[in-house]
Amino acid sequence: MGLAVTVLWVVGALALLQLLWSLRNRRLLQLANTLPGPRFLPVIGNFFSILANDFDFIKMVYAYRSRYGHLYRIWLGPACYINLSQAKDVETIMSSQKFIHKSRDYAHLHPWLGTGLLTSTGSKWFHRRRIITPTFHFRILDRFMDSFNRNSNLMVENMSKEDGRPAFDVHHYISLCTLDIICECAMGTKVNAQVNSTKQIDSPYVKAVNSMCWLVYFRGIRPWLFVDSIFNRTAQGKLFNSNLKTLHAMSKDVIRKRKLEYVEDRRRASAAAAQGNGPPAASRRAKGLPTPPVTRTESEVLEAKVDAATGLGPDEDNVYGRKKRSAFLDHLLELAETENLSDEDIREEVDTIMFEGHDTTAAALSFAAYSLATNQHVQDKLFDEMQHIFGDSDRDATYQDLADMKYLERVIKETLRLYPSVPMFWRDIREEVTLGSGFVLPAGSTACCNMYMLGRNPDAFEDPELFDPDRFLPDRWSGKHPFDYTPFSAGPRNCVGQKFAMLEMKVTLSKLVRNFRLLPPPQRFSLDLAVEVVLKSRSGVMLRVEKRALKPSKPSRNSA
Ligand code: HEM
Repeated sequence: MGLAVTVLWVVGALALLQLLWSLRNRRLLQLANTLPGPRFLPVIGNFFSILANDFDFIKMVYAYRSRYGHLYRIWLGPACYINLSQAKDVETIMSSQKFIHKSRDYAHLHPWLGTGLLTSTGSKWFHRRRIITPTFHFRILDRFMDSFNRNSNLMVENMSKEDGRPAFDVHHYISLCTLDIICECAMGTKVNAQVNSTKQIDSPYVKAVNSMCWLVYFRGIRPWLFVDSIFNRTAQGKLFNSNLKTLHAMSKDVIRKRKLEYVEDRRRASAAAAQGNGPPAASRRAKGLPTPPVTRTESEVLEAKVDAATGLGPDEDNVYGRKKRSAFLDHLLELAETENLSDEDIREEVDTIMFEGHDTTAAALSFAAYSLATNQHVQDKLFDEMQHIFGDSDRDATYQDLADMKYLERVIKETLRLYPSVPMFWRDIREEVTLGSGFVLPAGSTACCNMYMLGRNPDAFEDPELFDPDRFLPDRWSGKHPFDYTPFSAGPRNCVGQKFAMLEMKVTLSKLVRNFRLLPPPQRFSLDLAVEVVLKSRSGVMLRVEKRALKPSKPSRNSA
């Protein structure tokens, strides 16, 4: 009897809450009901549909697309998510200055990334964007070629142990390499992840990042775990907190090391300047020290070189173009006083860039390697391009080489179409908006920009599941909607690291293909894709390698 009364009270209270909520959100409900989507229950929304799809987002988005088309809504408790996966709809959101607010889903990343550039909104985001954009500006990028080449060489050396052996997870080697690269280039500090890790003992940082991505996804679709006091008591909550310690220990260590070096560098520079023999421009640049202003023509030549090497057009936002530039962490340390940045502010940006800067490129490179292993004709064509540029030499790549890697560029684009590193992102809709397709998004809903399904839109891409880099040939591409392909997002919240990423991926993937024939795993293997902030394969990215013979060359100077 007692239990029955309690249950009645709980049901009654929930019904009352639901009624009050419905009255307050009448317009949201009214507009949401005009959108296609599955039937839903009061309070729990479409939770059972998620359950029926084994919490598997990829499975769910295919099923929903075939049932409801490119745009549909689902309810997670009282939260209304609207999936957008065609160009004219994502364009309305991405290109607008109004819809720059990240949704509440990013709150699960706050304990780790704070409210850094990726997760912040409003005036804080604008301030950080102004500070950080110049640190990945084209004039900075040419200093990083040496690091890209050196670390890719180390990756090739480590992976050579797999020559002729059974299938292995290529993501292991690649993620260590991209972590070394981002720490060197953005943080000015070596973490030697490739030297210190083995196949058996992965880098604790990389391991913690992978685990965190899974935990954020796990928590994000279980609304009862949104409550910290419940989540912290679960096994997943405990793992989350232990990962946090590992991740923050690493970022704090990176900052501490760089701060010491930075103070020492400044002391040496002012001593040298006092003696009238300051370092020449090139070595000042290499140390991240301010250099004399370059002329406009020099700057234009360099910008054209970077545009050609990345295959991406001029920066969308050159508003910050005339600011003094130095590499990421040095820049933050320099600005700490004038821009009022606390240690915690610096920490959250370092965590953001360490994560976004290594995990996204590691995912893209791993899926590119897998796509080449499973599409030998594409790999042969790519290898021909490499032979044409490098012959049998093992010399490092220059800017000019990267500009000549046109087929590789298409391979990377095709990889990001099928396997976008950031497969979905979410924006708060704070005011009603009519989309390109004519549907109206209600205020109070969340727009889910689904890059994964955008790239697999059969109305935009013929035979969308086929890996065909030549679909990016200019004559085949012409006439497409500019938002049919936006793996780096677009508009005010686009990816700050896209040019850095393209250069890094071109150097690394070209090394891989020049040094190995990539082969598919012999047993039946398939990728088990998961939307875990960054696109991951839960079954790993398995392949085999066979070493190719290259002629050693003299060490290159890595200049273009
Ligand atoms: C294949 C590589 C990459 C892909 C596909 C990619 C994709 C994206 C996408 C789609 C967004 C928008 C996310 C959203 O709105 O929630 C984004 C934002 C961002 N990316 Fe990347 N990214 C890549 C590499 C990088 C690298 C190498 C860095 C840093 C060096 C970086 C730093 C960032 C940051 C800081 C943001 C947030 C920008 C803002 O909100 O103002 N990304 N990226």
